[in-house]
Amino acid sequence: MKFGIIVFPGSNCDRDMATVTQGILNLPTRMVWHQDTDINDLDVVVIPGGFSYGDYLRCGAIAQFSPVMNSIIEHAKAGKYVFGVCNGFQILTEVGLLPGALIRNRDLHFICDRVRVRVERNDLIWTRKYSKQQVVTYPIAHGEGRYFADEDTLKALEENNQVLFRYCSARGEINEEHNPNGSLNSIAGIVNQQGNILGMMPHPERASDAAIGINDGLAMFEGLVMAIA
Ligand SMILES: NC(=O)CC[C@H](N)C(=O)O
Repeated sequence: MKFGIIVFPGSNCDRDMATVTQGILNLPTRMVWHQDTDINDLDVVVIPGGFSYGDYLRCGAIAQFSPVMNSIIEHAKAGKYVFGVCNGFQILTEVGLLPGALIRNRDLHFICDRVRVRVERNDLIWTRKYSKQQVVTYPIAHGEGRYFADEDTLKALEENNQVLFRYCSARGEINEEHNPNGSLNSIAGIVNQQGNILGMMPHPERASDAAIGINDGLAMFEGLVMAIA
């Protein structure tokens, strides 16, 4: 079982991700430069957070045209796993692998904080080690993290249970007070209909080591490994 972490000019969470997959979980992990196109050896493609191409135009707008993206689309269409975090989520929506868009935060500020999110389902490999409706704490660090989609897309997402994480209070309540960036329906992470592609704004890879005081994210990686080991 092998992880591949895509590196764009401007990525900055790629090493954090490798620290978890390789450093903590001891799993084969390869850094993949965005111009490489041969990713056949990979089981899980990770598109990490960062500022690909300096966020010019809008976050993820240029990275979607990198040569590796066609290979990632093929990998995803073959039913293999694709995991986009933060800038990775933005790139996945730009390239059309996930619906909707991430737009400027409600207050137009970059937010760097720890937030609570509620796990909406645990029947997918990503969240199998959590309980349903479990409240976990993850860091966020983004300027364009406000999930937006047109009415029909939002309705379809909800009907198909594609929302995997929502921002919430410590008790799991969903309301605008605990919605840091103004995302529609407090959406923090979604999957495609088949469930093999996940995009999320919070950073579980920065919450996976008790030594830094927060490790709610590790269960995500452990669940993934259990499923495909
Ligand atoms: N941590 C990140 O991936 C940040 C994503 C993007 N650069 C933003 O500010 O929204």
